[in-house]
Amino acid sequence: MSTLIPPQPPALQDIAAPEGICFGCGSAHPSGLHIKSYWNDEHSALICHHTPERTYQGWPGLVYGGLLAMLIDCHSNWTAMAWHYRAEGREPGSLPRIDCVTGQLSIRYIKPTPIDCELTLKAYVEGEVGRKTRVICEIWAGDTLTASADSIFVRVDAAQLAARN
Ligand SMILES: CCCCCCCCCCCC(=O)SCCNC(=O)CCNC(=O)[C@H](O)C(C)(C)COP(=O)(O)OP(=O)(O)OC[C@H]1O[C@@H](n2cnc3c(N)ncnc32)[C@H](O)[C@@H]1OP(=O)(O)O
Repeated sequence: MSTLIPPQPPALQDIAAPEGICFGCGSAHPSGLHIKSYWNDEHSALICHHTPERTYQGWPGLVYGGLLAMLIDCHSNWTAMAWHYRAEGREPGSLPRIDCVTGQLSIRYIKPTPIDCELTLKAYVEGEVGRKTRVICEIWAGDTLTASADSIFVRVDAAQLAARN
């Protein structure tokens, strides 16, 4: 029987780095958060939906701010990398892979974020894509903006990444 719901496209993480073992976004991490980031042309942004498990509570009923930082960190980094691919006219998944690391994470916790609620992260690049790229990322709980981040991601090459091991 056919379905009226269109299939979800593969997430950027599964296209560009299916071997990734990052705790937040690695598709191959055995017990990580497995966040998934998708292009959304309507919003000119990358979108991620995530419902935190109850173990990530801080104050009772509220999401621990550290988890929100993790979500922002990974989703913003994928936003920077996606913008780099687009700036080069390349598809994510093409080689060589584009890698960025977090240089600076700056988060405003605007309102308490309720647990047991699907969160929507919306992120986009502000300004030029370059060695250093600025990403804005918002977290929405329903219609409420609960956090907003203004962060810097620095592009690194394969040799730099290898030197870290
Ligand atoms: C396997 C599948 C994987 C799949 C992919 C997995 C995704 C995992 C996502 C996880 C994301 C993370 O948590 S990453 C982990 C957390 N982050 C890190 O560990 C990064 C640690 N820091 C560093 O390694 C370094 O400081 C770098 C690479 C960020 C920068 O060092 P560098 O290489 O010497 O760069 P440098 O030339 O000095 O700087 C380049 C430009 O960036 C600016 N810049 C440098 N650092 C910063 C900074 N912290 N904040 C702001 N701006 C900065 C400089 O002013 C300069 O701007 P201008 O003068 O040109 O204007």
